[in-house]
Amino acid sequence: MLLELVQGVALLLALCFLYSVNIRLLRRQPTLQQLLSGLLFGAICVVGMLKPLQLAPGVIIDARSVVLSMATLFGGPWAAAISTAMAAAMRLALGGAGVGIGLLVIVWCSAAGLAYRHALRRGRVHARPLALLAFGLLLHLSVLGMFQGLEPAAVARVNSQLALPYLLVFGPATMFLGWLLQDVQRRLHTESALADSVARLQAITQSIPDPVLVIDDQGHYLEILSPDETQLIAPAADLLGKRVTDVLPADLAERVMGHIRDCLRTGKPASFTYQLQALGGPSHFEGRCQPLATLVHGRQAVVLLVHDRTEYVQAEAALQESEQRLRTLLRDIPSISVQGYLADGTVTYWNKASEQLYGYLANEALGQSIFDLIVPPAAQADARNDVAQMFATGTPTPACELHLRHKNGAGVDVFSSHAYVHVPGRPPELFCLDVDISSRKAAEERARYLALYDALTGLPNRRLLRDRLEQVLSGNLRTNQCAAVLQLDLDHFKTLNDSQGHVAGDQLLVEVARRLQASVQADDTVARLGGDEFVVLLHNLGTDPFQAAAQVRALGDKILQRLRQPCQLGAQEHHSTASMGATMVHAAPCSAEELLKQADLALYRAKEEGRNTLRFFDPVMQAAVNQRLQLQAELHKALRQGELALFYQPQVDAQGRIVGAEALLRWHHPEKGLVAPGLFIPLAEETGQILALGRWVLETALRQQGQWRQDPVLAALNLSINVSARQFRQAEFVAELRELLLASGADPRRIKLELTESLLLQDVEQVIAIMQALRSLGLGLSLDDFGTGYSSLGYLKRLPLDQVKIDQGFVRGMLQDEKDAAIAHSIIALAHRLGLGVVAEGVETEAHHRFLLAQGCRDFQGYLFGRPEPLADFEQRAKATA
Ligand SMILES: Nc1nc2c(ncn2[C@@H]2O[C@@H]3COP(=O)(O)O[C@H]4[C@@H](O)[C@H](n5cnc6c(=O)[nH]c(N)nc65)O[C@@H]4COP(=O)(O)O[C@H]3[C@H]2O)c(=O)[nH]1
Repeated sequence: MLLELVQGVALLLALCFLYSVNIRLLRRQPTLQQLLSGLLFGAICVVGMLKPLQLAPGVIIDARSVVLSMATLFGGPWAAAISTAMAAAMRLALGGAGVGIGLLVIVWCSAAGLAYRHALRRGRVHARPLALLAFGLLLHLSVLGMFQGLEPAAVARVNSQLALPYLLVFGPATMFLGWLLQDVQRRLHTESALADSVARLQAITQSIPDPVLVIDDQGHYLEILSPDETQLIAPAADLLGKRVTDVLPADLAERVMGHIRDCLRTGKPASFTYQLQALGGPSHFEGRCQPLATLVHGRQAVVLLVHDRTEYVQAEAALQESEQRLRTLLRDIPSISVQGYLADGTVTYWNKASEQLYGYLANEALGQSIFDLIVPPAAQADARNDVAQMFATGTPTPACELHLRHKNGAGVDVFSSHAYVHVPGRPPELFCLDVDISSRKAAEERARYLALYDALTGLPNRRLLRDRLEQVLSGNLRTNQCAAVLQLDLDHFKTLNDSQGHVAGDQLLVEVARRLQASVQADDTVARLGGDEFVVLLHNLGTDPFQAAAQVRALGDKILQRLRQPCQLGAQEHHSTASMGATMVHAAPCSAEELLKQADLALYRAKEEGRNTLRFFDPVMQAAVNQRLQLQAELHKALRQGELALFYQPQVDAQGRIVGAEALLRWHHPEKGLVAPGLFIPLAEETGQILALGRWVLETALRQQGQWRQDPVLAALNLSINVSARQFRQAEFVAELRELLLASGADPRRIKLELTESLLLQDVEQVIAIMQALRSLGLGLSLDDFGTGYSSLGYLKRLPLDQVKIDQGFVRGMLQDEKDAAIAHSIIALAHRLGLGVVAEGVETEAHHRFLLAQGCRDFQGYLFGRPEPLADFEQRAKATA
């Protein structure tokens, strides 16, 4: 009986072998594997039932309980179902008295195996040998229990002969089969996991772009995995089996071997960098050694992972170079001061230009507070706020002009830009880039100063004066306070300038400025308008105009008094006086310009009245001013609208024959009728309109003479034309005349330009040069109003004149006044001695005529011979007397 049981166990071993083959072969097809396992287990049951232990007819004992329980435990539900079905079918086919119990055993064993499998999966039991043994014993104890349902003879045999061997064989057999099946499964799992792991490792290794080398403790290359052989010193095939020391340069090989030995000795990874002439060219590598846990070919070995860091090294070198370049640039750039500082103002960077600009050396500035170093106390609060704001937002404030401080305390004007720099891992910094604009600022300041101040005296100029005057005017409207404008100029300043030079003149002006400033309150204004013209603006003189005027009078007199005090000009003591015009400002709607004109007019009056005095502007003066202004405008219009005309006054010889005429200007005013030149020529002289008028006169008179030249009777007539001093001084005067002579066709020998003695107040040498130039054009020159002006007889000798005109004042008085008679006589005699012609003008009576004839005068002009008259009348007269 034991033999049969052992036979059953042998079958089980065969089962194990077949099962292991099955699951190994069908590892990748689990369902098929389960089906086959089921067939296998079923087949074993069938085979076992073919050679069973026969207890009684139709009652058989075999190992199906072991097979089915383990088939369902390890084979799974499909295997359990198939094997159970096959075993049940076989048992049914065998039939007999034990068929029912036999089927029950089949189903029970399968169910018990499934239950064990279920509990095992849930972790409630385990499948160690002892547990399997306990399961086997319990299972077969329960099967013995089922056998009690057999017919009594079979039961008796079971209980007496079978029970113990049955339990002793099938209990351990169950354990043994379970253990074997479990081992087969475990082994398979291990193999599969190993294969997976190897595959994974291979995939990982192949995906590494860097070479992976296995090197033993002797330096032999055992394995080389390199997707790119250019990273190796030689092709992998050539390296394998060689030693590091055979391939690498000696010093590098030594280093590498040192790291390999260290790695193997300590068991810890080691890394190192090196350079190598690889197949792809000179390269930088980082090697990482990792000791291998197993021996390779019986030797210790390391895995060496070689990472090519050439690009990184090159990029780093380029970065360093660029950084170095930038650092040098920032440090040495001479015109941009760069400072870096932290949020609390601690200076972290200070370039050379900053040393220059702010006076602190880098080692003095670094670590100090930027606020303490260069920010003036008054700007501290704002600067700290701005800096805090910039650090808080990371946004620098827009570039702007700042006024900072040098170490020596002097102000420094800069154009400042900011950059916020935050390098990860370091505290944020603010960089200031300052460009020195001090000289530009100073130039602007100087330009502003020069635009508003007089460079010589430092006093406000006309522009600033006007601004201040306007301020005073608008302030006065509000406060009803009186103010005054005092204009003054120095008497005979020109004489000082001409005689002692401009240096002395400038000294005097500076001294006058000083005295004026010393005479007024600090908030009053003393201005210089130019030349020797000064203006004093007094304000806050109270609301009573009379008291204010009295104050002004007192102050004006005091100023004149002070200016009369001698002044030391170099070695000489100079005495000078000034004339002053004043005008009061009292809530009158008057412009600054008008006030200055009023003061000027008053000054003019003061000069007219003998200088060295103060005159106030009054309304009569104002009326005159208005009249003048109106006249000026009208004169302008007159010229444009052809309201001017020339009258001609005859000049006669000793026999009373008309030998020429003087052209005299007349204005046919649309409302006032004919206006004499005495009413508008002086104004035209002042305003400069005389230049346009004079040109018109010259043009008209020359054209007239040009026409007379065509006329046989009139061609011989001389024509005298008045030329004002201002006209004469024009740079282009001679050229203009040359042009006009050409254009008009006039005969220059018949033209006499009448010049006045006021010309001689100018640079006499220049006057003479111009006169000579005029004479070289063929023109004659006559000195008008001779004896009334400033001419010295010395000049008379030098002037290239043709004629002098005795002023009508002497002619008029010579019959009553001996002095006038003497002067007239002297002029005639002098002219004769100098070889000059002489014309007496203002000859009104026969007595005048006779007297002058007796004195030797041969040419005359005056009402006695004809008044100035229109052209047609004159021409008629001239022709009639020809
Ligand atoms: N009482 C009196 N007066 C006589 C007599 N004979 C001539 N006159 C006046 O004396 C002035 C002579 O001219 P003037 O001395 O050059 O003095 C001129 C001259 O200086 C200036 N003038 C006139 N026309 C011109 C001109 O075209 N250009 C310039 N620059 N000045 C001119 O205006 C001044 C005055 O000119 P007019 O009023 O035309 O006055 C003229 C003339 O009418 C006389 O017998 N008795």
